[in-house]
Amino acid sequence: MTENIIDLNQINVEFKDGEKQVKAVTDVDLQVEKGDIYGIVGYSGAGKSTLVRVINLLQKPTSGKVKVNDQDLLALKPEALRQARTKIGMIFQHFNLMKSRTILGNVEYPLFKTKLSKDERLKKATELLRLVGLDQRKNDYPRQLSGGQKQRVAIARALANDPDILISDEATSALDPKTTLSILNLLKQLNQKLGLTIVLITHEMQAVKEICNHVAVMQKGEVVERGTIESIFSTPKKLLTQEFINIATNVGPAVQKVTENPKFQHLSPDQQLVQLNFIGKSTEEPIISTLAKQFNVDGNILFANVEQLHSETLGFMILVLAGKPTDITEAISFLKVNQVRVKLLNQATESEVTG
Ligand SMILES: Nc1ncnc2c1ncn2[C@@H]1O[C@H](COP(=O)(O)OP(=O)(O)OP(=O)(O)O)[C@@H](O)[C@H]1O
Repeated sequence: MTENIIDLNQINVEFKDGEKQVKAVTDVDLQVEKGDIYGIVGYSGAGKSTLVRVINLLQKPTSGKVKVNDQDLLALKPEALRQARTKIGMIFQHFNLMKSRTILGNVEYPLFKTKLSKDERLKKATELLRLVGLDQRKNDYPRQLSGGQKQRVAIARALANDPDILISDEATSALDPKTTLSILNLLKQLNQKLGLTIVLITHEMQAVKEICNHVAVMQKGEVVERGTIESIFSTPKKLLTQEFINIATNVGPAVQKVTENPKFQHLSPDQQLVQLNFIGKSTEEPIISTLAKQFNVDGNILFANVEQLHSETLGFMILVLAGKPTDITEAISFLKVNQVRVKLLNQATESEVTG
């Protein structure tokens, strides 16, 4: 049986903004299993930060239940809540390191509240810096480090109290793509090595795709869609989710480029511009050659991308099908039977044939 380390129930958060009442989070349930990496994705203002701040009660909900590590956080006395919070680490976009302390001093800082001796504190801080690959730089100051290195220090500091949960609030948003990937890989390693449960907030589905097992999509304070990473990527239901996935897989820009190209705007009746999404087994089938052999329909590939997500392979393709209109219709039906989602592009309204 799986165990939920985080169990948020019917969470509502309202703010008073002058005369106005702002609903930042509305009726959200969130269950995260121990050892999971759970992504929460949404555009700015969707309520992601407010929701995760409820997990450690940095933000008290207006209503709802907050259970973390089997404890009802809202029922805890201040000292017990302080203890419970030490088991929930947090990292942010802007690192929040102390400029006047060395990086060893930064990582040592949260340990002042423990019973450890100075030697023990320094030993532990050094070990944590080794874990994030920065023990050689321990006497440097934050200003001497790159953004990625500063985030590594922040991660080491967040791990000082041996937390069970790490919340990452847009921690890679200020980093370049290569550094982002190295930080995400570090989080993945920590998840595997320490059994750390990670909640990753981001506006980039790309980051979610790299390391998350589950994802929730937020819009206007609500979770509008959620599921395993494979199910969300293969069969996104909401337009917003499709938009995030199209960006993460480069399909969105490719569709835009192709459909804006005059060459593909006035195709003959013997041609059809389509977007195909392949899932699982269908990515291994020689589908395009089957269309030619069995239906006399040629496929001219304009864009293709294959994504490996844990156990699942997903393929994305844009192509022009060429053949007799009746053959094209039959070919599309064949694709449908073979679990390929087909979207007709360049029609008055883009239409989804299958899925
Ligand atoms: N302390 C506050 N007082 C008033 N309104 C707030 C407060 N904190 C957040 N809000 C509002 O709540 C909504 C959700 O904000 P939140 O920061 O949780 O969104 P987000 O998805 O994390 O976006 P971002 O990535 O921009 O932080 C926004 O409309 C925001 O303006």
